[in-house]
Amino acid sequence: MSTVTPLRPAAPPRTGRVALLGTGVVGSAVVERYRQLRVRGVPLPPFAWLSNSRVQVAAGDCLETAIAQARSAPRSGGPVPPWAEGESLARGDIVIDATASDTVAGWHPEWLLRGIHVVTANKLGNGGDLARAQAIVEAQREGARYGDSATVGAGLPLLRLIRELVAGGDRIHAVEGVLSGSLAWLLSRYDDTRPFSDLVREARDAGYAEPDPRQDLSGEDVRRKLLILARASGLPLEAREIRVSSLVPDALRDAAPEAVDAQLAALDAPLRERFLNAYRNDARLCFVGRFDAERGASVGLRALPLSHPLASGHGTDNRAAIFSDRYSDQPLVVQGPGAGARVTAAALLDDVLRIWTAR
Ligand SMILES: NC(=O)C1=CN([C@@H]2O[C@H](COP(=O)(O)OP(=O)(O)OC[C@H]3O[C@@H](n4cnc5c(N)ncnc54)[C@H](OP(=O)(O)O)[C@@H]3O)[C@@H](O)[C@H]2O)C=CC1
Ligand SMILES: N[C@@H](CC=O)C(=O)O
Repeated sequence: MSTVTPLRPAAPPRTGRVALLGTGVVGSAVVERYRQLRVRGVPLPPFAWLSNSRVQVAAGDCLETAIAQARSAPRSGGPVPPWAEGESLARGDIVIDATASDTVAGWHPEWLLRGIHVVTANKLGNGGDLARAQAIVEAQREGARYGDSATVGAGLPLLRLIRELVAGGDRIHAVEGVLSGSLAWLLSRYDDTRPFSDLVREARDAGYAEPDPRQDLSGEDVRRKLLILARASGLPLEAREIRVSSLVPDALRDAAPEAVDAQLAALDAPLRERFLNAYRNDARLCFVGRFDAERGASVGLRALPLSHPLASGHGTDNRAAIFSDRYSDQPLVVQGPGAGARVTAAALLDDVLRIWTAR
């Protein structure tokens, strides 16, 4: 009997487990999508544990039980997050950051240096402090990978596209776009028949808004996304270099977290006035972020003519135009849903699979 020679050597068994930080809107959707993919037979790294700010729970045989246990854990208020004291991560593991925590983002470079891959929806890794963003780039030289698709456009192929253009030698001149899914949704819904603040509550309950909706309404969330895009384009912008026009009145800005809901009505009168002005001029309100290698960067509300390319999205649509050497007269435009737990969870697990199957 002749022996059969394999055309390719057998792939070494894949190693590495996945761990999840954050069991809120996005973290819960990650668990649900992981379950669906497993039912469909998609090969996935084993789940080690999940954690929120209160408790770390081993995934065990039933992920659904583990997340239910984590979500119902009492608040302890200890100074050290549970995952920092509990079962630790090993080289080759993949940690998913589905928090909005600056403390967790501060760990990104440290994990990468230890050979632990990081996949994140949290924009405070490469969309906050420039030194941290640069440390994340440096740390990847050790071999671990950073999956940040979910941080801009909830996984729309915008960030990836910019990196591919840059890798191909293109120079990015400017990016301009509607980069907030929640604000896109709010401004496409608002027609002065209901108070703007009611819609903000709806956007929060639908999972489009940040844990603190003031991050969206102040333009801070868009500033972070713009920093991520600019840095990926080779422009080492600092947060303070972006001019941001906030929609948040002082009373709401200064409210304690538990008083935010009661203060949302402070948004209503100024927004109504901006809306009516735009309406009278056949314009539509859009919250736009732009960076330009020559002319700087800004974030704020604009009244755009109805025919303007950025004024045509629906629902949570993000719409971004990239101007580069190659796309100088007509920009390259990317459009699609830019917020929501399901698309964000899909982007996170896409990154996990990209990293896990690349080995
Ligand atoms: N919603 C969307 O469309 C998108 C969201 N994102 C990003 O996803 C992230 C998560 O958002 P969302 O799910 O809405 O937020 P939630 O507030 O619903 O959940 C946040 C989770 O993070 C946990 N957490 C906070 N601090 C820590 C810590 N130190 N260690 C471990 N866990 C911690 C919280 O724990 P606890 O439950 O104990 O409070 C909570 O479980 C944000 O960074 C957001 O910007 C990105 C793209 C799109
Ligand atoms: N709050 C964000 C969610 C995605 O990043 C948004 O509104 O776009």
